[in-house]
Amino acid sequence: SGAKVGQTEPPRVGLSKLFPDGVYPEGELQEYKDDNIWRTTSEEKRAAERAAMEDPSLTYQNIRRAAEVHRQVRAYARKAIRPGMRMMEIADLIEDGTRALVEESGLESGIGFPTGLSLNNCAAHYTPNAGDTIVLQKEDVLKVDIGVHVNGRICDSAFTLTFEPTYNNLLEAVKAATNAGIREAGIDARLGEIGAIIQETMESYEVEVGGKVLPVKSIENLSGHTIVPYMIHGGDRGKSVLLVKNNDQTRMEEGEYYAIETFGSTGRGRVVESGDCSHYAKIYNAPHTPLRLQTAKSLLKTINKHFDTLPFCRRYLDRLGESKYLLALNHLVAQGIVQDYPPLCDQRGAMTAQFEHTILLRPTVKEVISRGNDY
Ligand SMILES: O=S(=O)(c1cccs1)N(Cc1ccc(F)cc1)Cc1ncn[nH]1
Ligand SMILES: [Mn+2]
Ligand SMILES: [Mn+2]
Ligand SMILES: [Mn+2]
Repeated sequence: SGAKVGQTEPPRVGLSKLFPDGVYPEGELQEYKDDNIWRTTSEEKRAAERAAMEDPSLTYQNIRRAAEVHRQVRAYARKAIRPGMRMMEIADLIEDGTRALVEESGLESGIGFPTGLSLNNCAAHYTPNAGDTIVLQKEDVLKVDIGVHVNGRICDSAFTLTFEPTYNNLLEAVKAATNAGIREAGIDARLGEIGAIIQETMESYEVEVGGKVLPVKSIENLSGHTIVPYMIHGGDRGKSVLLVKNNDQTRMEEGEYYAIETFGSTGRGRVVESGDCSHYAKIYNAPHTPLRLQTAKSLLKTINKHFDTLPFCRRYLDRLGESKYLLALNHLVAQGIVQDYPPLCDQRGAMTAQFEHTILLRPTVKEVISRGNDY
């Protein structure tokens, strides 16, 4: 029928039903600045872009489909996440939506990486493991970091949720810093220059908590990063975008995908690995050392089959029927075959916030692919 099929609540209608022609919404466009302004009207660059549009592997439709799934899932998450919910419930709520809308299918489309749900002084890489009984509190500052991929093109975007106004200025600082970083990004932009702009924006804010005025600090050992198919941090040739002033003269290049993410903190402005690990990913050019531990060999087979180099978490192994895998998993980490990504936390009592978007440096224009009307 010609009837317009709409999204349900909770979201369960696959996007190919909402976009039958396979054309997904373009993100926010920002023209390149200064000595790259010529790209906006360059015939040569327009031709390069048309070629990229048509190339099935490069096609922009994959990443735009992932971004539209991201927008629809996060819109529901922002409405449905409430204090009193267990972290496990929140993770399932988001991941059930993602799997349904992206129409999960093996390694062709699915969750891009474990749903980050880091709380308070923890900034990144926390998601509940089985048995986690943590309940969201109304004073909490929750970073929701959602990954969606289509044919390995990963949309990596995150926002921060609060349920009372205490840390509003912290969230404003981080949102402003991320948008400043996105504006500064572009073909030929130097990574060190972007870091300086991010830090300058972030640290022009302060937060008043319990009568004390706290400066907002850029977290100096977290960063934005390049994204390549099936590899969330661009593999061993990946580039990082620091959040503080630095002298990295490396430049951004045409055709690169970046996750531009910033983190602000009322604490030290530095994170350390803390708590049980949940996030893991097979290392790209991992050594093919012969594994003698049978359980490690069979776990690696499961990882290769279901994740390849996409990050995964223990809950994803549980749902595949793996059990008693911890020794094997730790063995794969010790052998340098799998990388562990433990939660990254600032000091106790600190509060951290995050905003993140995925951008694409097209030949003629910068596209903020994951931009929505929410952030
Ligand atoms: O901190 S990172 O490891 C990194 C930053 C620069 C080079 S590698 N990381 C990549 C990542 C690692 C594991 C995941 F499960 C998902 C992503 C950034 C990030 N985490 C969440 N969103 N974005
Ligand atoms: Mn992220
Ligand atoms: Mn990221
Ligand atoms: Mn480690």
